[in-house]
Amino acid sequence: MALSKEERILEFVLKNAVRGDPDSVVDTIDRYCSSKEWAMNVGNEKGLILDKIVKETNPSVLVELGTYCGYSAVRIGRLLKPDARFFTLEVNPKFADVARQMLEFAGLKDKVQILEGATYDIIPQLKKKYEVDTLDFVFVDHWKDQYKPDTLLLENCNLLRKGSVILADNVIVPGAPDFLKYVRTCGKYDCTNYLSHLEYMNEDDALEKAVFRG
Ligand SMILES: Cc1cc(-c2n[nH]c(CCNC(=O)c3cc(-c4ccc(F)cc4)cc(O)c3O)n2)ccn1
Ligand SMILES: [Mg+2]
Repeated sequence: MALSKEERILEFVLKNAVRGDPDSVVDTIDRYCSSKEWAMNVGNEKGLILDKIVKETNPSVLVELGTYCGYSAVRIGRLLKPDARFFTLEVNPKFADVARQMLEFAGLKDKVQILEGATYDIIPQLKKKYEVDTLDFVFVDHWKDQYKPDTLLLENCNLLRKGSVILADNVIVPGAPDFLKYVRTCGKYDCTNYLSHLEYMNEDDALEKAVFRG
């Protein structure tokens, strides 16, 4: 059976990156996806904005919605303090398998927990099953029509507290208009837009930061 694009990315990393070096894994994925095959990683331009916001937040408990190949899980995981708890949610078993190997190669296996399943099934389990109280940081990068319902679910599961940071990718392309309208007009968030470009392309895209007012 031929390799999937995600498996080709992983193979390129296993061959060309340095085991245990998250920065080399990130750079190697970016090199592959900018020169050989486009893929929906957050990429380096938006990735540098993500890095800055993660460093400013210095989160202890965080969740990522949409793991894909694990690019942003490696990017975020490499910045976390030793006792941080980081869950990344992935519904596609093939993506989860590639991401598991990517994180292991990067040396972040014990820092990042991949939870397989749909966000709407897992988010309600975070408190009891995964012993989460509230979340310091949420990176939203999954199905764009799920951004708003899952934000509401995070609120209703009491997983957000005053100052919880939600950072959403792709609010221009592919876009998440209902999410953007909600966080900007519901009165519960302080929002900031970070204009950038779609990964590996010249097309405009942006990240939206929404800080929960509590
Ligand atoms: C737990 C759970 C997890 C998921 C889940 N896991 N992984 C994903 C991937 C989602 N990401 C995207 O679709 C996406 C698309 C584009 C894009 C595509 C084509 C274009 F032409 C232009 C831009 C760019 C991006 O940056 C994206 O992130 N969803 C889904 C549900 N539940
Ligand atoms: Mg994205």
